[in-house]
Parts: sequence; C-alpha cells; structure tokens
Amino acid sequence: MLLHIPGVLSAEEVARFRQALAEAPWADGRATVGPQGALVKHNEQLPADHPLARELGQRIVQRLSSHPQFVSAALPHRILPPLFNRYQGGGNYGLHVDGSVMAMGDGQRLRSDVSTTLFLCDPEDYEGGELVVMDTYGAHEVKLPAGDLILYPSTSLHKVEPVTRGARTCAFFWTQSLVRDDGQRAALYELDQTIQRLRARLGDSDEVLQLTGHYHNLLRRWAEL
Ligand SMILES: O=C(O)CCC(=O)C(=O)O
Ligand SMILES: [Fe+2]
Repeated sequence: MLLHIPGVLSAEEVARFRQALAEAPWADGRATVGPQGALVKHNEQLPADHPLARELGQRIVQRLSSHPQFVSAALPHRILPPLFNRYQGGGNYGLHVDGSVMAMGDGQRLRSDVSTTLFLCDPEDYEGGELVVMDTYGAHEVKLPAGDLILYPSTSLHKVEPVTRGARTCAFFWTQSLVRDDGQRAALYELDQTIQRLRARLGDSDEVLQLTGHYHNLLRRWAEL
C-alpha cells in the first residue's frame, strides 16, 4: 500500500526544520548503505549520531506515534530514528531495495516493513527528485508538499530521480510493523478507516462495536510483538 498523509508537520515546523538543517554538516549518503546501494546512491545525509538529527528525528517520531492515520496504516512496533537526506546538482538514488534488517543503534535490530519519506521542501523548490515506487501496477511518481509524507512497503523497488535544479531535503525512516505483511496491513487499514467513518455517522452502535471487535481479533491473529 502506498499512502500519502498530508500535513504531518505545519508550515512553521517545516521552516524551523529547514533553517536548522541548512547549517548542518551534510556528509556522503553512502555511509549508511550496503554494497549494492552504494553503487547507485548519490546524495548527502546528516550523520545519524549528530545531535540535530536526533532532536529533529525524535520530534517526528513523537508526532507520528500519536498520529491516528499513520498508526492505522503502519501499525508501528518500532521506528528507526529518522535520518535526513539532501539531493542537489544531479544527486539521485538509483533503483534499489531497502535493507531488510537494520541496526537500531541501541543494540536492537529492526525488520523494515514500511518505508517513509517526509518531505521538507515544496515541489517548486526543485526540478526532478521524484521518488518512484514500483509495484505490480507499474511505477508511481511521488513529489509531495513540505510537511507531507508517503509510506510504502519496504519490499518495493524504488529510486529518486536526479535533482537538476534547487535542492530536495527530506526525512526518511523505516518502521517495523506489528503486521509484517503489506496485504494484511492494508486490509486492517481499510477496515479501521471504514469503522471510523461508520462511528462518525452512527455513533457506537452495536454493529460498530462488533466490527471493532472483528478488527481487533484480526490484529490479534496477525500481530507479532
Ligand atoms: O529520499 C527518498 O525519498 C528515499 C531515500 C531512500 O530510498 C533510501 O534512503 O533508501
Ligand atoms: Fe530506499
């Protein structure tokens, strides 16, 4: 499931993030990639252990942990501390698949189920730089307003097209979901969203309560803790 979630950060928050990141010590993005990715990755990243990356990353995780739509879609078990990247002057990231098991930094490991890009610049700030995600229906080009995010299954091949004018700055991170299978997660998301709409129309009727029970019983079946 590819899902666009708008307005995760406000315009003021994005401006503060961008101001702080403009003065950050950007480094070669190949520092955090395996041998296959290193061949196709041409961007810059803020080092993961830089205090600014930690502080801004924590704010993003905090926001998302209480964001009903993100929680419903990703069913997060663990979120890898967000990283920040920048592409400019032809910078790009060729077709790749994200690593399946990642080090959390605190000794724990995380299985990447859901990949996320949170845009910190607007489409008119740069030329190119589309995130292209492949699925059985073909290639999906994603270029969102600042403050919006896209989530997509970590099982997908994807790439970032060359940025030929301006700069593209984003936060990106991986989530280990309670439910590893994308199809099961998508079914739970759609069921949850339908229940929310029914509840808004009918209140907590018996049927809404029963459907909520079905939702939790499916999650109970599929969740891995
Ligand atoms: O910049 C992006 O939107 C995605 C980055 C990416 O695919 C990665 O770092 O693995
Ligand atoms: Fe990637």
